[in-house]
Amino acid sequence: MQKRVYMDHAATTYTKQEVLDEMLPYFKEIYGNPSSVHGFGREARKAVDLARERTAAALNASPEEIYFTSGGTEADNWAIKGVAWANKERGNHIITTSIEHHAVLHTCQYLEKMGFEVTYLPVDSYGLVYPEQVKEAITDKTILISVMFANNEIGTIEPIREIGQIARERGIYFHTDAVQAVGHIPVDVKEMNIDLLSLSAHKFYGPKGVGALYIRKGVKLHPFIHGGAQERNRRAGTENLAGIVGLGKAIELAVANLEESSKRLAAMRDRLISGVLNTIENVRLNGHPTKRLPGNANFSFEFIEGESLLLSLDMKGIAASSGSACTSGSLDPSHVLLAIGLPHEIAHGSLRLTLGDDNTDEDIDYVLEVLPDIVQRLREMSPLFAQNKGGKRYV
Ligand SMILES: Cc1ncc(COP(=O)(O)O)c(C=O)c1O
Ligand code: FES
Repeated sequence: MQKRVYMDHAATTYTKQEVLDEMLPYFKEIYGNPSSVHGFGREARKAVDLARERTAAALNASPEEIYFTSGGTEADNWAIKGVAWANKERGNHIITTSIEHHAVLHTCQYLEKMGFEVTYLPVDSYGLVYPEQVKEAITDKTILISVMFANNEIGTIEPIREIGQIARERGIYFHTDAVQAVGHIPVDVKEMNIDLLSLSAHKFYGPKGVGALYIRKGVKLHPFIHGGAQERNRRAGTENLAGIVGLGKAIELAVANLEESSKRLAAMRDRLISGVLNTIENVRLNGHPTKRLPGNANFSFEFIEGESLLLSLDMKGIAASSGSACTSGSLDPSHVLLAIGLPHEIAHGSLRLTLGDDNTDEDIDYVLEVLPDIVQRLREMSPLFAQNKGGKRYV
């Protein structure tokens, strides 16, 4: 049988058995509406309350500061639009970065059309945002700073505490998209001066379609979904009961295992990175060498097209992703790879391998065994490679 290796955990993870086991009764047995006053409803409410406590504990927040959403995208939209609309009288300026997820970038672009002004901070060649630059971008109209905790493509971890401190000192709200960070690296909303934080369950072995927004007590923001009185009048709609239960269990497990699991992943990641850099020519590692997510490896291979690399890996049973045009369904190469300064043609030859707790050392061996041959074969088919052999190197 064909070996199958899943190395696309930044896209999504499987749902852990313990998580699924906790969720299942909430479809058929404990199915009450958490807003109902009867026993069925009260049981459901209890489960939502427990999930809220578990989520709060994982972030060092209070349960009243956790609001469940349909995922990371909704949490990002709510944080940014909610703060923008509620603080218009204070100002119309938002600071973010050029490497955010589209859930943040497209929300900011929408707000620009509505009359807000947005500064998109550049990053260095590792994808790092500089707190000094954040400080310089602040004007007396700035109402919100939104900087992602860790980048989903290249894995770079941003100086969140420092940026949060700058925002706090100036009385500006600070939001962080922590979708790739929560459950993988330590996150503490108090210690890191965070006012709003987005998370998503399917990135840490929970179910898809459920997430949360942490809103620090006292933060002024408008509701995003209007309707009933759920989530203390701030997020309408009957709760995704089983999903919320799953999120609560998944975040508790992820944080309890964080140290051990991140150590294990980082060791596998480092072996993968050095293996690739040592056996393949004209390749570079994207993202920061040390300030990076434990499971993330991202490479650019010169003279190769990301799409064909993915297809060849898929034929060998390896699931990966790239920042290339074809996979994202748009015509532009990844905005993140362009922002770190990669030329267009190099950005096209990128490959993201993201590890998770179902990966083993044998999986790493397998990738290191098949990848060099695939790269070699694709390069032999590339006219660019033939022309440039021994010539100028970009990477
Ligand atoms: C950094 C980041 N933000 C936001 C999202 C969106 O989260 P969701 O898939 O839960 O809507 C993702 C997931 O791809 C992400 O990686
Ligand atoms: S990677 Fe397919 S068009 Fe660039």
